[in-house]
Amino acid sequence: MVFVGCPVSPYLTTKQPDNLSKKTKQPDRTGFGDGIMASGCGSDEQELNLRGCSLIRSLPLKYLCKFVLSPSPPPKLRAIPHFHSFFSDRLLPKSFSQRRSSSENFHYSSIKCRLARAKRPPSPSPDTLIREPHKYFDQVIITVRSGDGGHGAILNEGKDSLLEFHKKRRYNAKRGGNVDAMGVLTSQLHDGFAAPTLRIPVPLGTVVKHKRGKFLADLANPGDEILVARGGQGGISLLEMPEYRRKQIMALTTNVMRDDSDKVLVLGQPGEEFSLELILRVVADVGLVGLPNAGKSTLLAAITLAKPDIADYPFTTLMPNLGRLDGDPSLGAGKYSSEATLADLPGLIEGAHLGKGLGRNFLRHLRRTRLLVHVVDAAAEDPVNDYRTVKEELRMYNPDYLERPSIVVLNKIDIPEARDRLPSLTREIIGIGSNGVPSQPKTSFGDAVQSLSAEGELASALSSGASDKDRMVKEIEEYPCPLAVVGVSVLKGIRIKEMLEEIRAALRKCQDSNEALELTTRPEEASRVVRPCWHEVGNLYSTFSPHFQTYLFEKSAKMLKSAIGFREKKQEIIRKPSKASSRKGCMRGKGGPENASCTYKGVRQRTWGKWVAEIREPNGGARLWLGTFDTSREAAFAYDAAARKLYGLDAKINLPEFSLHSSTDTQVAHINMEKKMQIQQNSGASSSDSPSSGGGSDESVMCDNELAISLPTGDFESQNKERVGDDEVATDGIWENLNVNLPDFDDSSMWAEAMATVDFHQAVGDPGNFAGNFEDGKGCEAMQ
Ligand SMILES: Nc1nc2c(ncn2[C@@H]2O[C@H](COP(=O)(O)OP(=O)(O)OP(=O)(O)O)[C@@H](O)[C@H]2O)c(=O)[nH]1
Ligand SMILES: [Mg+2]
Repeated sequence: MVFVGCPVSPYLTTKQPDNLSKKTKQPDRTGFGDGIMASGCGSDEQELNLRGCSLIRSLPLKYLCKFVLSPSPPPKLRAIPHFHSFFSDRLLPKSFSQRRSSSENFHYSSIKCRLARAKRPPSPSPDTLIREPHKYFDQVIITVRSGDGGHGAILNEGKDSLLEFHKKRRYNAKRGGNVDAMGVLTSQLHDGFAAPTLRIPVPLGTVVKHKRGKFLADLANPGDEILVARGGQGGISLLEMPEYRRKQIMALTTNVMRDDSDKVLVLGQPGEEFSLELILRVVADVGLVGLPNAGKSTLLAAITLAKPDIADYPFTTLMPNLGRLDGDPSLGAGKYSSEATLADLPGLIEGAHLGKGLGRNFLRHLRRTRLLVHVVDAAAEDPVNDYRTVKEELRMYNPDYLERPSIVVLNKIDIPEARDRLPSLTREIIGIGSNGVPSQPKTSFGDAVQSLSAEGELASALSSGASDKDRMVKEIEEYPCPLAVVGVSVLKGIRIKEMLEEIRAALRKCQDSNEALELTTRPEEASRVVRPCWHEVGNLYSTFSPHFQTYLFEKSAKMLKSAIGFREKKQEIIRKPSKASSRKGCMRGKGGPENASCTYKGVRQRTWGKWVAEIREPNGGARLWLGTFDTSREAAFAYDAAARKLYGLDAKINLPEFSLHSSTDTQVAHINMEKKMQIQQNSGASSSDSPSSGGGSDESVMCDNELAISLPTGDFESQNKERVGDDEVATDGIWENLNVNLPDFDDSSMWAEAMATVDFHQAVGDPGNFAGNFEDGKGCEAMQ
């Protein structure tokens, strides 16, 4: 038997599938060339889709049996060269070939063999494709994927401690996005992406302060938040602009940089960084206080769902535990609920108010409570004394604590000794404290103040007039006695119900009394939203329409001005022409008393009398600070020396008689001489006797003089090639190269003076002023 097929596709012979397994019912077309169709005749006609030699070899035998052999192959097949050997040797399974060769009786019969419709040859694989960029610029296939949905979670209640902040102490918000110069052109193009706000969750009741400084907020209510660090002002995108406008912008901020193509970039401003002090004062209605081991945590666990650590040793509790007390079910729905939050505090010991046993840290948490529950170990050696100790510590820390309503829980009455002395203990404890009408506080001098009958009057007197000292002299007995004393065993569950009733009743009683509750403020800032806006500006190229460029420029300039605190001025004022005739520009009449009469270029007097010198680099470059001097002449010399270096022999200088042909050394010597003469004049005739001043040696002169200027001898400009438009950077470079021994640059004072003396509003609209507010109206470059 012979199966007939025709490998018409070149692909069929060159790319045979090698992974076709029995499991493959429908072979993947990939990798296969189109095959041929072979049909048997008559009723057994069967079409087989042959897809390659391997496929043929793997076909089951039953298909191959459906063809009737005939003595000779049909004419069509006969036309195929080596037909017989091809199909028998190459396509048929070996077993068939062998069988054929072993039998001479093979015939070809009624075989229709038609070539399948030859399909298009497959397109070349992507690997073989030589990409020509110009052919693909307008067509591409990309894959996009939307973000997965976030997982839900089982949420815990809010944080109740600041512990985690000890592990992680630094929190950095993300940086704003740069403006993408190649981004899609929109009106918001120059804004970049604002970084997401970093929100740091803290427990309710956290007080936020600057480290050793300003109080910021008391986050006492759910949802409170405070803006602690403002995001840096985003950079501003500037387009190509006229030279004079660029000067305006650059004069407004030193944070301007020029790139290679001379576009101007305004950088984003840095964000703020602060060290914050977070102090947690738990927000609780009821504070459980007592000596260590009294059973405070056991009580909390007994009446709430809290699970505090309980153990038979002191200081088991080191951090406050909070628990929620259910409302009173007997009151019914819709009525006043006595739900409350209970805070189980660490045990207090004698000296706690001084910090002993971290007592002050624990006492702090009572500030927001409105009811105190004293837990006393009734089985202890002297329970009454224990009670007094705790009260004393409260009084010493904050006497107001003793003014608050309180309940005494005599615990551990399951122990027989405790149970036996319960009545006497109750009597004694009730006796400690005034019953209803508080006694009058004594002054620090021991005098009794005017009698006050009502509790409210006393409280207001205390809060308004009486000092802490006055209140401190009150004895413990003079503070209100407890509202109730209850004997319980929280461990065994004895009289728990009675205790709860007393606590709820006390809560109701003090519900409206906010005297003991510290009122918390919610600053305006709390509602503010952090808007990080650090952008670094990309370069916007001039592919934009002129109209849009103008729009962007106007908007950018506006943003820039508002960012650095300039008020918009009326248009007519901004456009006020500069007075070119004014020698001092906008500095005229300002500065020190002799400033107006000083005619030296680049020299001005500060309000406090010192003289300063500055010079502008050629071609409207940065202004270089030359130092502070005692006299205008010294400043003029400094200016001349710098001018010589910057502008060469043609420089206009203040004192040509000294520096036209003289070297720098000559100038220095002259300054030294002048200074020396001044010292001599000041010190009078006696100075002539002084060996240091009278000797006249060069060495002594140099020692006296701190203003020696030594300018570099090399090419000044080439040494400052790295300047990128930032005045400060450029100035630093200059100073390194100048090797100048001058007084320290008083940055703050200079800016303070600048603020007081420079009319920026005028200068904003006046490029001339900016170019030369220190020089002639037309600036230094014009002068040269
Ligand atoms: N017999 C008896 N033991 C109690 C009772 N209440 C508490 N205790 C035990 O007293 C010990 C101290 O209990 P805590 O609840 O840890 O006491 P605490 O006041 O929280 O102690 P500190 O956290 O150290 O301040 C534990 O061994 C409790 O089992 C009680 O009603 N009866
Ligand atoms: Mg405890």
